[in-house]
Amino acid sequence: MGIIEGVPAGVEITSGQIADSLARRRLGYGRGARMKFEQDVVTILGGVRHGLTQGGPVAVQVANTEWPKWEQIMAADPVDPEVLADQARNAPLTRPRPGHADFTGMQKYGFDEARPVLERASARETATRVAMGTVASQFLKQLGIELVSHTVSIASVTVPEGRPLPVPANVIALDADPLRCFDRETSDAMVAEVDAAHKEGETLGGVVEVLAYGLPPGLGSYVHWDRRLDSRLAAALMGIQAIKGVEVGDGFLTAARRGSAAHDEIVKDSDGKIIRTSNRAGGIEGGMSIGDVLRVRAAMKPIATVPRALRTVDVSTGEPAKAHHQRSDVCAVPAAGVVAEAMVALVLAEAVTEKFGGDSVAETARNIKGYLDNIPASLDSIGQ
Ligand SMILES: Cc1cc2nc3c(=O)[nH]c(=O)nc-3n(C[C@H](O)[C@H](O)[C@H](O)COP(=O)(O)O)c2cc1C
Ligand SMILES: C=C(O[C@@H]1CC(C(=O)O)=C[C@@H](OP(=O)(O)O)[C@H]1O)C(=O)O
Repeated sequence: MGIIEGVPAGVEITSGQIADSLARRRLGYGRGARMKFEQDVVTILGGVRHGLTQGGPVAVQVANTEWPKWEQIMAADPVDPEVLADQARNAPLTRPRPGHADFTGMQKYGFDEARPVLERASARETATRVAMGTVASQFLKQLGIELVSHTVSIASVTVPEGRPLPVPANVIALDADPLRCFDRETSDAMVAEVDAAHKEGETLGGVVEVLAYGLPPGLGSYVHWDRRLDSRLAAALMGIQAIKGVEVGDGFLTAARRGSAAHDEIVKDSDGKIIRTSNRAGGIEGGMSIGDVLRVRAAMKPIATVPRALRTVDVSTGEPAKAHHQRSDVCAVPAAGVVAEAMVALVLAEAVTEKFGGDSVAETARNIKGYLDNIPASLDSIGQ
């Protein structure tokens, strides 16, 4: 269950829209069996009336149709040990997986098996983030801010540099692609890469990108480390399970460039508006949105539950063993893209409400307009 506070009144949201977002998160070539049989059941518990937020916290429950099978194993109250002994899926998980939270989680809480760790560490939880992110995205959309997420690479198969960025009108096509990749040829190569990994008992990671169109300049802070837009986005993306790197704009590439080739020069266009000649910065300078397209990337490590199981120690015997493996995704990068989009939406919605306030979406929109109208003509730029 998730609760999102600070949502102005008047955001258009229905449980059907949230269910559609959750369906996008289940997409992606390489997802495991669990995604096929398990269903997300969405109930909006509060904060919305007749499809509109009311200004109070919005609470959403995402139930799981598989729960009845786990009701006894994960029961709050004690269960007859004889009943549990009959359940194969209750077997103690004593062979922790390298790369997952299993082993250190057992040390941290003093558990003798990994079940309580992996259930809480699971990226199943990202369903709630996507549900909450849908509310944030709807709010942003009503203000003219739209997000797009897509897959940039699966393992070493990468969209070639210089391809056009997908725009909001491309989202339906992106969701229809097996890997949520905007480049047809690269997508085909990615499918082949996933197939090969699957055959070899391997798992894969990759890189996703989130773009935000229509942001006004000035969100975030050029002072406080924890209010900078880039630091907040980095934390939100890094907080997704298995994300090991975050890049803003050209990020690591920029570090290898000389200054004259690293920044985005400021010039006047033929209409007298101030523009930047490029967007290497990815829409953020000095910790603030600049009014250009926001562009952030997140790198995901390969799934830890590797079918050709990795070496571990069986902590019940102390003997060398192979890590436990029931089932897993081969690759969850496309799903991670949808989760990353939700996290970016949540950060941007918070930054917008922080700067512009408003108890209703109409009031927030008026405040944004008033702010943009008051930027002096000598500073007239894109994003206004
Ligand atoms: C959408 C998504 C699906 C995932 N599916 C699996 C999976 O099927 N099996 C697995 O072992 N890890 C999976 N993971 C990754 C684990 O949650 C992650 O490896 C684990 O939390 C440890 O990563 P960390 O060191 O970054 O916390 C998935 C992650 C995401 C974001
Ligand atoms: C259930 C989801 O993802 C799960 C995330 C996950 C993990 O270890 O993070 C492991 C897998 O679960 P299991 O080990 O039970 O098969 C994924 O299916 C989901 O995304 O809804």
